[in-house]
Amino acid sequence: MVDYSVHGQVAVLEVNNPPVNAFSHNVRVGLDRSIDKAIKDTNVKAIVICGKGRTFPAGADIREFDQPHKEPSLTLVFEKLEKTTKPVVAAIHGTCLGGGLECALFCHYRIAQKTARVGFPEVQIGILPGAAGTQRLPRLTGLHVAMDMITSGRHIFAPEALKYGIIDEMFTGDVINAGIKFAKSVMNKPLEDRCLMNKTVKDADQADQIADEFMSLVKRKYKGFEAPIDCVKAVKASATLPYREGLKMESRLMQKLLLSGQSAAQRYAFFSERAVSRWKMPGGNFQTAKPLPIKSTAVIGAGTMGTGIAVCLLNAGYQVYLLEQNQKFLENGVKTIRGIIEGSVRLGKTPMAVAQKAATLLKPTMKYEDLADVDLVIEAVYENLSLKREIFSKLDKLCKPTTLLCSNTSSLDIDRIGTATKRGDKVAGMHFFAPAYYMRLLENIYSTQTSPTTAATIMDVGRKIGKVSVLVKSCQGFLANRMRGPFAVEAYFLLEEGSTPQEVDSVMENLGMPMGPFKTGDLSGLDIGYKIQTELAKSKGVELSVDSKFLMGERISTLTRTMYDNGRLGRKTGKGWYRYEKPGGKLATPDEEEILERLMYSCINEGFKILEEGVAATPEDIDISWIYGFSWPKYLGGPMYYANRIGLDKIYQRICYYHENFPYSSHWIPSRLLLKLSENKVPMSQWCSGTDSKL
Ligand SMILES: CC/C=C\C/C=C/C(=O)SCCNC(=O)CCNC(=O)[C@H](O)C(C)(C)COP(=O)(O)OP(=O)(O)OC[C@H]1O[C@@H](n2cnc3c(N)ncnc32)[C@H](O)[C@@H]1OP(=O)(O)O
Repeated sequence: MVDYSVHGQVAVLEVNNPPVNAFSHNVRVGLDRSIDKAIKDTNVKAIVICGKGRTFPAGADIREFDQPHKEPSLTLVFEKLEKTTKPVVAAIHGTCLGGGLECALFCHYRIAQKTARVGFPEVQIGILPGAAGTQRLPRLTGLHVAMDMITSGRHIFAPEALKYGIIDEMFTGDVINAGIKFAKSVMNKPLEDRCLMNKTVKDADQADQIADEFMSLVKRKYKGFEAPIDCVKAVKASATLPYREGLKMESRLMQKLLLSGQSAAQRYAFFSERAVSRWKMPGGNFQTAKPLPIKSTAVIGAGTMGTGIAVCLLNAGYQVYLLEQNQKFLENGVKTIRGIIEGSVRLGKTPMAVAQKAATLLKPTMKYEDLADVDLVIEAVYENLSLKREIFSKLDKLCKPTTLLCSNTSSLDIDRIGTATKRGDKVAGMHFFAPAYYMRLLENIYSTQTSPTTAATIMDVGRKIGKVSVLVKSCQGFLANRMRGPFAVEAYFLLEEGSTPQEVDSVMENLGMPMGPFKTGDLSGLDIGYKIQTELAKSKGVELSVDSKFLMGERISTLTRTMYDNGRLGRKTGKGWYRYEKPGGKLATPDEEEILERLMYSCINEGFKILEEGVAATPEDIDISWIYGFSWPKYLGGPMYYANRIGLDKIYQRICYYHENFPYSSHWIPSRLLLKLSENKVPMSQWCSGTDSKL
């Protein structure tokens, strides 16, 4: 578990526990013994610690967290390193993470290959760096950098680590040779100043301010997660408590987190994320099927999904032909792609070099012929089986025989798309989630004809574009949407039974979902649900009407159709279940304006009809009835007074708008009197029954 060798006066301790050299119990025992051996050996004047194979240790063994703890603990072993009078050098390559970085922080020196990464990802499995990481990193970097790294869990590359002082030097070439060379250069130097426990935190005087800043950041950014909050508390303790007291605080918080349900769930998610890559399907699996090489790709459709998919492919270095049917759509698509990539560069998420390369890889086109030689096509047009079949048939005739043809459909049967071609084995689904450049899931779908080689290839592409890919068999809604179906449908039924979108969303958001079903629907587009519903009905030979409440004996919501018919398609139209500041906007506010207008303007219209028909003689009659009959607030003066304040022009115009949109509600037929009063700018004092005939 730890290979021990002596090179002149330098002992090299090489952790050997593939695949990631995690500090399992056997490794801790082996390391403990090797350290003792090197300390005792009088010929040894310096010690190098490194990892065999692909990496420096990537942390504690997460699988052991579910088992009873076995001594020695990591901290116990690591403390020997700092105490020894022989200089200890951590020679880092690959990923030096969690307990691996803690080990390095107990060493007197740290050197790293330029491509190495260091970090404390513990927060992502619901814990904190519990082997003194929260106390030692701030002593090296200051609180700000330590808070950032520990609460985010982000890995940083060696050059950034060098800038923060986490490593002392970068090297190229062989790890052991570099370690030995460096160890020789520091063999006789004093070590007191190299022991982090002796150091103080440089920005300790700002501890309160920095901790408050990060506390509010993590509460906002990682709403509902416990670990980031405890990370802030533990890191702050490095500045406010003596080292040993800080360690005790870290240990208390660590024990609490380890026992929490959140950490167990996050660890489950960590292993599940890896387990899904071990896919299987009839006739093959991840071990037997080999992916085909993919270099050039095409995306058909430059809408929301198509552009998002193109961004993923471009960022991963694939050439992308973006195909649209007309110049305007194509130009808009290219603009969207550029906007997404530039935004990501501004946020520091995409390196400039990647963005520059992406720009050269994008090939906008309106000609299908340009797609003839690509290796992979992803079709992302709207959900319509006939249209997709038509496109696939065209592609089949035009593309080289090896091209894989995939659809980003979220629900349509891949078998029925595949049968439009003569290469069903090379047809599959690649279902991205909106926004495609951001959401990590990629649902890959095989039909009865899809070959394991095709599945292997799209799973491989998924990995290369940074997605977590799952492979599923084609069925109605596939996995994600099929399971989400009842969730979405029940949400609609709840509205029909009296709940509001805000109420439903907040229940789910309080549970921990970043967005409730209605905000999510607005984001994906409410036309999708409608189109899925109509396509499904069509496939069953059923014609749905506005008031259809059942489809094949199943309850369906009339709201799906209503929202579609009213153009409330979500963010893209600036209104859905919520209102947005502009079409494509992100700021969801309950549509208060429309609620108010629809409730008030409809009855104001009725008020003018009441005047028109002489049911009431004056607007005052109406207003007093409201004040005393319906407790209308006196400070608003009554609905007719309110109408006057808003202006009859605006009211009339909005009433016409709603009449157009809701032709089946007679209360929206505009009052003739209202029109005349507004056209003639008649003051309120002259509104009364009979005014109509005088105008
Ligand atoms: C009581 C505790 C005291 C002290 C506190 C210390 C805490 C810790 O150190 S917690 C662990 C911190 N480290 C991590 O969280 C790193 C997790 N691993 C990764 O991020 C990645 O695996 C990697 C970046 C190191 C490598 O990525 P990649 O090359 O893509 O490989 P895989 O992710 O597929 O991993 C390969 C294989 O290794 C398993 N594995 C990875 N890390 C660990 C680990 N720390 N413990 C146990 N097993 C680990 C991973 O699950 C894969 O195996 P399977 O495919 O069988 O699942």
